[in-house]
Formats: sequence, structure tokens, C-alpha cells
Amino acid sequence: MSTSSGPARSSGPSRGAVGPVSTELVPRLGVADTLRVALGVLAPTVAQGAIARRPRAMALAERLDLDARAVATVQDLHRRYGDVPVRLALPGRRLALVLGPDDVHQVLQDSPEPFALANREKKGALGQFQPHGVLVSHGRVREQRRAVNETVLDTPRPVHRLAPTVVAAVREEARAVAERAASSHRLDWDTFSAGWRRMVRRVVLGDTARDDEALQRDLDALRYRANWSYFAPRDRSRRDRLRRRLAAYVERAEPGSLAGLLAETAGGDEEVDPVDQLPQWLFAFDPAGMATIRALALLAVEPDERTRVRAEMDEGDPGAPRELRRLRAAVLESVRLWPTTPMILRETTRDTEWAGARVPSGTAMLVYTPYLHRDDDDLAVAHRFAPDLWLRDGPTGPPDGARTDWPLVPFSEGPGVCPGQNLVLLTASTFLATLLEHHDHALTHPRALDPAYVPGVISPFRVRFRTRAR
Ligand code: HEM
Repeated sequence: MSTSSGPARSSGPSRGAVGPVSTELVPRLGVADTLRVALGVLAPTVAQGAIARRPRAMALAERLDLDARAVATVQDLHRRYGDVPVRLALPGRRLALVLGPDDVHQVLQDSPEPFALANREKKGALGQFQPHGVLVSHGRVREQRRAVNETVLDTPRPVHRLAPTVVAAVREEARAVAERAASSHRLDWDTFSAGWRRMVRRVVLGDTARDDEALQRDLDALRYRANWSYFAPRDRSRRDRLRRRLAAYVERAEPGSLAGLLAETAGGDEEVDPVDQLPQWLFAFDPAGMATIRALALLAVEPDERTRVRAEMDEGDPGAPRELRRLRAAVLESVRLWPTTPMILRETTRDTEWAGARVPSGTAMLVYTPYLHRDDDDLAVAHRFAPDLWLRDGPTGPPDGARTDWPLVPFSEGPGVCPGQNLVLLTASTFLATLLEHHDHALTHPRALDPAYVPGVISPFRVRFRTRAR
């Protein structure tokens, strides 16, 4: 344990209580530590693309294992400063890094007050194409939008009420991907994502959207712009065009699609702005595809788990919607090991107190999930593919040394938890099951993936398999 500088590590939670608050501020990092965080943690995260991933930056991050280095930097700060949040010494913006596991729970549970989801950077980014999306809303209108999202996405249910049409679309598109890959003996990101996106457009907008590449191009262009947050000028004409296209799908309200449910749930509600909720559903399915192809990579190098997964698949009718728990656990492991939302951002709406010190109002609170998920000081299985982590109540129980109170938050938690988590797990597990049903996929890149110690970054754009029929 390094104790080279900074205050001694405090024990226990620092608690972001609200009340009569201290005048003393939480520790501020020195210039050297601030630079380490800015260059080693924030810059690689931003460079890889917060809203749309950048293939070249991800390839570089994979080559240099940048996320593993970033995790080591934050671990070092945690050892030296303890659980209390630390402020960064950056001009122009108040930023604090949340280090303590209990503080992470607290920040996420106490959202959106006093920890607002709609912070400046997110508003700048998502304002490019969904200025009225729930994630950038606050107050009463946020509650209304959240309720509509939860109703349409069927948030609490592992198997969505539209599962019969969803599962049929997923299986058709996944089968086409497997067959294409088998005929070329190669499954790569281009083949995978073309089929994945066709599936997503059918599930979200309806079967008529299956080949609507023009809509996808507009959304992609706006997302790349959103990577620059408020530094990029708005492209209003493209945004208006995207909106018109999406509105047409809501008007068509195809039965069995999320757009159909949305029309039924909030069709004419101007305040909720149902059409503005759709881009998030479409674009958030992209990281879900990345998590799915990386889960396939993990299963490719772990034959025992593959056998268990196939045994679970054989227990029921492959075409019938159901909860494939082991495959869902593989996807959850994929987003634990390689989180697709690496930085969860909140903004304090008033002063908060932490172990007798203060974080001022208007501070962006940074929760860096790769550090939490890979902190081998506290999590024995940090770098191992350990699906049992997510099957605690299952026959095998939690793996040795797993802490049940540790924040594993790939989908966040609390009132701002991802309302699409169950739908993601349903679609991803069904897609994987269909790929595995009649085909074998041997991993050819990354060539030496070791499930006992996986690297900090795997670019989904570079994952490749040699596929053949079984
Ligand atoms: C691998 C796939 C996904 C992951 C890991 C994921 C993760 C997350 C996380 C961490 C948040 C919180 C963000 C924040 O607080 O700043 C979030 C929010 C959200 N997600 Fe997901 N998500 C995924 C896919 C999806 C999909 C496919 C949908 C919709 C179909 C969806 C809908 C939403 C919505 C609407 C919010 C905003 C919630 C709010 O503001 O209350 N997500 N997601």
C-alpha cells in the first residue's frame, strides 16, 4: 500500500449527508495528481467516445491497455486518500472523484436530489439529438419521462411483455448473422453489428424500420457530434430530420414494437415528448451489442461455462421467450469487465457533507466504474470472468472472496438505474443463444484472451471469430 503522500486513508463511508454543512472542503488533489487523473483517466475515456465509440481510439486503448492503467491510478488515490471524495484542481469546472464504495451507493441512491443526473456535460452532449430525453431532465418533468420509459421498457420484468415479437426478431437476425459468418468462416464486428442493428430497429421502431439505414446515418452523425458535448455546434437540420423520421414511426405505431407501446402510453403528451425518448433507446443498444460480442469472446475461451450455457439452452424450446440466466450472467460479466458507461456523472444541486468536509453545490461527481469493477484491492475476482458473481442465489453461489456490498454498477443503480437493463439482457442473451445454437465460434482476436486475467480494454471493433456449423 502506497502512503507516499496525501492524508492517511480514512476508514468507513464518508456519507454525502445534506444538512448543516462544514466550511472545510474535501481534499483537493495536487497538480501532479490532477494531471494523472486528467491525462490518465479522463482523457482516454473521452477519447474513446462517450456517446459513440471511436474505433481508432479504442484500438489504441486496447494496445496500451489504457483502462487498466487508469484503474491503477484511481486505486492509488483510494489507498492514499481513503473513502472521501477528492476534488480535482482543474480551472473552470468543479469536479470531484468518488472513491469510497459506500459513497458510490449514496450518490446513486440519492439521485436526482441532491445528485442530479442532468449535468452540464450530458446536457451538452445529448442536447445534440435528444434535448428532452429523461437522462437530461430534472424535477417533475423528469419523473414523468422516467415513468413513461419504465412503462414502455417494462423495467422490472426480466421477460418484456412484447417478448414474443422481440424474441422472434432477435432470433431471425441472429440466425442470419451466424449463417453469413459460417459461409465466410469469419464473424467480425461488421457482420455482427449489421445484424444487431437490424434487430434493434425492428424491436424499437417496428419491422418496417429494419433497413432504414438513412435514419441510422443521421443518428450516428449526431452521436459523433455529441462526443464533443457543448464544444460542437448543433446540427439543427439533421436533428429535425431525425425527429421527423422517428415521429413517423411513432405515428405508425407498429404492434409489437416499442414505438407502438410508446404511442399507446404517451402518444399526445407534449411535456413528456415521447419522440425524444426514442434516440436513447436506439443508441444505447449499440453498447449492448458491444457487450454481447465480448460476452461471446469470453464464452469462446471458457469451455466449461459454454457447456453450462448450452445445457441451460437445451432445457426449453429455443423459440420461446425465457430468462436464460447463465447467458445473462455472461453479458453482465462482459459489462462488468468492460463497462460501456465508464463514467457515471452526477452534479450536486446543493452543498453536501462528507465525513465532516464539504463538496460545494454545482460540482460534477465522477463515478469511474472500471475502477470499482476491477479494484483488486477489494474484489478477489476483479480480473476473472466470473459469471457466478451475478448468480448469487443460484446453485453455485457467489465466488470465493466476492463482497456482496461492493458496487458493481454497469447499469448504475438507484432512481437513475438503466430502465432498459432487463430488455438488454433479454435481447443479448437470446442473440447469443441463437448464435451458439447451431454454430461454434473460435476466438481469433484477441488471440490470447485468458479468462482468468482479462485485459482492461478489448475493442469490440477488432473482435473476430472463426465460425463453423456444429
Ligand atoms: C449494455 C447496454 C446498456 C448499459 C450498460 C446501460 C447502462 C446505463 C447506465 C449506466 C445508465 C445511467 C447513466 C447515468 O446515470 O448517467 C443508463 C441510463 C439509461 N438507459 Fe441504459 N444501458 C444500456 C442499454 C440501454 C438500452 C438498450 C436502453 C433502452 C432500450 C437504455 C435506456 C436507458 C435510459 C432511458 C436511461 C436514462 C435513465 C434515467 O435518466 O433515469 N439503456 N443506462
